[in-house]
Amino acid sequence: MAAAMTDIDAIRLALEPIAGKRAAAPRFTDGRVSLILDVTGLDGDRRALLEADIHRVLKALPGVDEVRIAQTSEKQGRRLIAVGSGKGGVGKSTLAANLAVALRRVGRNVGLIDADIYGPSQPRLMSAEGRRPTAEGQKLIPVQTDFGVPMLSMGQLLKPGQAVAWRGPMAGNALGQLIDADWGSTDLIIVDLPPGTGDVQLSMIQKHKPAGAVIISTPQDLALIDATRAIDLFNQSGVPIIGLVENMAGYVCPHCGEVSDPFGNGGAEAAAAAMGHPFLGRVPLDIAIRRASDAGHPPAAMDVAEGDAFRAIAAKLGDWLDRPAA
Ligand SMILES: Nc1ncnc2c1ncn2[C@@H]1O[C@H](COP(=O)(O)OP(=O)(O)OP(=O)(O)O)[C@@H](O)[C@H]1O
Repeated sequence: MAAAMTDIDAIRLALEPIAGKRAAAPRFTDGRVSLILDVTGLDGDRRALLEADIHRVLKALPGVDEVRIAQTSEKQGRRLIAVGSGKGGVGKSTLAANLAVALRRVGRNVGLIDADIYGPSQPRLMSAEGRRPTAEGQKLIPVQTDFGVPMLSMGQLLKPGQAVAWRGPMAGNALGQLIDADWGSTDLIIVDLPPGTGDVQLSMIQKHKPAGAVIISTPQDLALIDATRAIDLFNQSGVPIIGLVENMAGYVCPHCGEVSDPFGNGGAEAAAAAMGHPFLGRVPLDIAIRRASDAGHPPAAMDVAEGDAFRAIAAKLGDWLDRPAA
């Protein structure tokens, strides 16, 4: 009698909030549920957690005695996500570091490439200054960071003061070395591009075809005009724009907590809407973000309020990565 209370629809309904489209072909016979679970893009811990959740929820249904899960994983190539901006100083490197850290915290096998030849800042942001990549044969081995995100930076290949001498092919070759490194099981790499639309961007688009691009801008008009150029470059090359991020919008007063808008607010969201691209979120101008970043502690790595905006944007990026293929 109890078994009759649970049918395949009840099982589908129970699976939906925990596994969504990952659970396929559920069957229910003689008290046994079997299903196929697509674990593409999840690391071992997240796979185990998801499986445990499914077991727990289904076993709680009346009449379910046994749950059998067959895991499948689509063999996907390593995906590159470009983080770009129209001009410098808008917080691109800060966003790239925090996206990588936030995605790692939710169990993704994510790495970070600092392709900003003009001002490589990831070693400082990720507390990895002085760590040099080793090489095996022709391949570089990324350095490990304290946040579980392996990393390679142009800064690790350059001698101090060398950056400005790099042009076209040299910059492109250096980027190739970073991308073709021995990334092991890392299947997602966030690439912090130099600002603007120069040689490194072209090489990235032509040779290494990113899966998508996130564009960051401040709310000021000028920055947005520049950002539009960066967006156009990706658009024309068929690289999907995952969305726009507005940084330094709303200043959080460190004394009273009041929020003011020194650079205006909402410009990037309006620009995203006008261009038909998603808006991924807004990061306030907050001295706590600068202090933590300068100290090599990405806010998204800590359970602090200033990490919230980055985590929310990373969650949207995660949704984009998990979307069913078009
Ligand atoms: N939301 C924010 N609140 C406060 N400070 C911020 C914020 N975002 C970035 N910063 C600070 O602004 C400075 C520039 O940020 P960042 O290096 O990330 O910019 P960028 O666009 O990568 O610049 P560049 O093109 O020079 O590499 C850094 O000191 C950083 O800590």
